[in-house]
Amino acid sequence: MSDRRLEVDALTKRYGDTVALDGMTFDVRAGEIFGFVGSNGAGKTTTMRIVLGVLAADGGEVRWAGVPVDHEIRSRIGYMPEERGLYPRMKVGEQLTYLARLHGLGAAQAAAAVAEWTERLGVHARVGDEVQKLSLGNQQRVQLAAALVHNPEILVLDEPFSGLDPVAVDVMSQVLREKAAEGIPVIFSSHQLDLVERLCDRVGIVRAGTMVACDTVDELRASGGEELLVHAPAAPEGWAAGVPGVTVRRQENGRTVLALDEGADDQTVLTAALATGPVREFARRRSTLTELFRHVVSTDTHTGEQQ
Ligand SMILES: Nc1ncnc2c1ncn2[C@@H]1O[C@H](COP(=O)(O)OP(=O)(O)OP(=O)(O)O)[C@@H](O)[C@H]1O
Repeated sequence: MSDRRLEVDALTKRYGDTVALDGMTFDVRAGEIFGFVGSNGAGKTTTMRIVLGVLAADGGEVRWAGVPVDHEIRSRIGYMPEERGLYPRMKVGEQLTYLARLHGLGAAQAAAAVAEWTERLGVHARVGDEVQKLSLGNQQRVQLAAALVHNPEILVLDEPFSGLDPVAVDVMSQVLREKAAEGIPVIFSSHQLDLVERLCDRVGIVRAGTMVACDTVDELRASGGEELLVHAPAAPEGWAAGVPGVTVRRQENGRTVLALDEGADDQTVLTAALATGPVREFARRRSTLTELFRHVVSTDTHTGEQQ
């Protein structure tokens, strides 16, 4: 089989004066879960809409297995739009059956797929109810069933985890893992970075319509360099400002997080911390994805300065 990758290549999109996408480029490989993260308005939804053909790009291209994505390929994508797309007054079962048939499944196949996914996602008891009578979380489960019911080759999910209870998060995570294990590329956007960190093989961080960091969670965390966490409850604000080789990232409730320059001596930091009073905790560690995200999205595009 040819190279089964979804390639998003140099997409550009403007809305009037607003630049929504500015050369958005990344790829998602078959069997991979790709987390698409970025601040509000960074361009995630716009990218996904273009992948699905709901929106036209001004420039750039989306390819699947080396071929520009067309209507036929799009019909094989399972999509969960941000604005959701279910008909509120239609019954859950009828709606899912309709969507499955629309994608070419026969009646028996469609019925089996609807039964499978409603069962799996815990909404089987609600197939006879109108969508609008379901709680938001259950509507979301139905929305995921709608994305899966036609056995898609690619999954593109816009904030599938928002508003889900922890049990539903686990079910959704498990389904995405299984789909990836079947060899499907799975891309989802989320602001829940702990979840992204746990679930994704690779993560892309978007800022102002551009991909600014894209790698495995481990590599991204390593790229953030090493940090020192110092818990010195009596330390005054700015105690570490003059310590050589460190940059203060945060100071909160007596806890200071410092970035260490290459070759900087952490013992100098410890001495400075002890000079302020007791030190309860002193640890070297790598940044979490959340910290790295904050750092990356708050760095000015043109100057590289922190905003
Ligand atoms: N229909 C539209 N008309 C005008 N501007 C738009 C429209 N849709 C999106 N934008 C703008 O394009 C930019 C990218 O928006 P987009 O919805 O893609 O971001 P996002 O990363 O999905 O954000 P969020 O995390 O808040 O969902 C923003 O500046 C947004 O205001």
